[in-house]
Amino acid sequence: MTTAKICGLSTPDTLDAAIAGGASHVGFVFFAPSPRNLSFDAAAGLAARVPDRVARVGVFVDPADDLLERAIAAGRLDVLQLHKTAPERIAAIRARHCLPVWAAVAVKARADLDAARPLAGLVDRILYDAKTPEGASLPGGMGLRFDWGLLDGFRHPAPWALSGGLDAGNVVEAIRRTGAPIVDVSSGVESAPGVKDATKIAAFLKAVSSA
Ligand SMILES: O=C(O)c1ccccc1NCC(=O)[C@H](O)[C@H](O)COP(=O)(O)O
Repeated sequence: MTTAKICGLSTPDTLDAAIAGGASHVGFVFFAPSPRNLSFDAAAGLAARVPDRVARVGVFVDPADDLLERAIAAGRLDVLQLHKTAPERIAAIRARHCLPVWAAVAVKARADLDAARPLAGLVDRILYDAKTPEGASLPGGMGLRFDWGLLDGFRHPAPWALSGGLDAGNVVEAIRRTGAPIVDVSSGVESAPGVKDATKIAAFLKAVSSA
């Protein structure tokens, strides 16, 4: 059965919609340029609403240890999701903070999957996400999709999840096409960048559970 991570949550009502709809993971973004960026206080308030059966994932871009420490404490994080972070740094973060680590691999072409290979044994999960354009302010969360066929026949070096441009209308096909064990969404359950929509969250999770 495929489960779902709803990423970039920032309000109690939309967090509650993700939990009520059966999300396995909820994502809290700690990256100042993002419209989904959370203060530590906001993260603490949201984290307190999350039951034990749902994992709290902190989303970071090549973070420093002090940011990680404060976010882990405030957001009661269960998982660290790292974007644009070198393998050596991923290993150091995993060793220092003693939490499961997901590493994003940005995909546009088949050769981009080469970045997944050195992650074997270093990460707990690889998140295949769409590569955002050169110079974009965000490495994720832009509603972009990559060609799922690029994953055909690829020997995944670690457990994995599928992300990038998913929504209630395409997620069933994405799961059917790739066999993804976890799907991750942000823009596809928003009414505007950074504004989550409880109705869209419910529709997405219903689609995932029907797949
Ligand atoms: O969502 C953000 O603002 C963000 C900022 C910095 C690093 C990563 C970010 N998002 C990562 C995610 O896990 C998103 O859910 C993933 O990229 C998919 O986003 P979307 O294509 O918008 O569904």
